Amino acid sequence: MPPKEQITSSMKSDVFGEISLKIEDLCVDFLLSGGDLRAVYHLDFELPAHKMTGLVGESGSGKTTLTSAILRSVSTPGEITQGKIFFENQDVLKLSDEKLRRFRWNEIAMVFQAAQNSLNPSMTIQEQFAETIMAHRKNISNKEMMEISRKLLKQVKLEPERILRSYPHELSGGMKQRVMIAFAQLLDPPVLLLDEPTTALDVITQDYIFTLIKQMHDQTHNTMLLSTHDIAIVARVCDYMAVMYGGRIVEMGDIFTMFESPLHPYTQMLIKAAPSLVGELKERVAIPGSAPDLMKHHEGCIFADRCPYCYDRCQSEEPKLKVVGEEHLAACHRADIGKEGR
Ligand SMILES: Nc1ncnc2c1ncn2[C@@H]1O[C@H](COP(=O)(O)OP(=O)(O)OP(=O)(O)O)[C@@H](O)[C@H]1O
Ligand code: NI
Repeated sequence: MPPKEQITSSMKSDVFGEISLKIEDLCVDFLLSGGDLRAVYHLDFELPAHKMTGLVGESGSGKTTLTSAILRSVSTPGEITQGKIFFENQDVLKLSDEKLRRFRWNEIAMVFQAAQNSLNPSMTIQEQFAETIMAHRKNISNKEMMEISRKLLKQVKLEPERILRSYPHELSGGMKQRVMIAFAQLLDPPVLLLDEPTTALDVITQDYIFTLIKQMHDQTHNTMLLSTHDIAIVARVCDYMAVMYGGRIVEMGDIFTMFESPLHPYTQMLIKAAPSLVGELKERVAIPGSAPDLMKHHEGCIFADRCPYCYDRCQSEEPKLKVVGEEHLAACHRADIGKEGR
């Protein structure tokens, strides 16, 4: 088999340059007894290669559904009902089961919310590492396998000898989550999806883990998609930020632009509401209103009923995600204000 560099053919985007994933018109529906809930709505998205992209949005905005759709592992009763997901110019949604199995872990790995609970309680960490590596790389020697495991555990600042001998119950929550982050990189995948990798951990441990993830990225330069509620973390560690609302990406751009001149009112509100970005507690502004009902059909802009700038066009016409500046996309009719003479 040729080395990975030779078989990797990256894709190009007009907006973000080299990209690792390109998603077109993706819909994910949960088929529920009361009707269909569209958790991801005709979504277009490009993931910049070799960069860290933060995916933010309120609870229920669709971060987990989007992330798991990339690996075709949406939880039941969810279904990908429309769209394309390109990785190296191949549509992931068309891969055979055999190719899909190789694609997961080898090409794209995921660390999900509370991933630590997926460790097998009756096996040592070493046995679990070995099982996963050997399932994908038949000819690997024991020595090579141990070297990889040690290196990855060191990267997440865990003491390899002790950890490899341990059973999951002998480790703290933060340690287990770091083991999972090391685990995801066992097969050296070029893309890593991290869905709220620190939920359920205390704030100091969360902060420490994000620092480790950032250090890891600085060494490997792999592509990362990091979904989190914590916009301040994104400001600190990411190169790009994408904002989700009601199953849509409503704004995306490089981190500097997103925080200096966010265009979408929802992004502006998220930044104002962030506890650690706004110094004074009294300056924090909670976002009024509640998340949209995804079972309902929305005429116009999905954010219209919470938007302080809503005007007639927003009620009738859905804004499309479009280029509003260099490496900057937004789905808001305000982008046209000025051009229209308003
Ligand atoms: N298994 C499921 N069954 C029914 N509805 C679901 C299921 N999983 C997700 N949903 C719905 O899909 C929408 C998106 O949920 P999702 O978990 O992707 O959001 P999220 O942004 O990851 O939220 P959080 O920040 O709370 O993790 C929500 O309306 C949610 O209720
Ligand atoms: Ni989630």
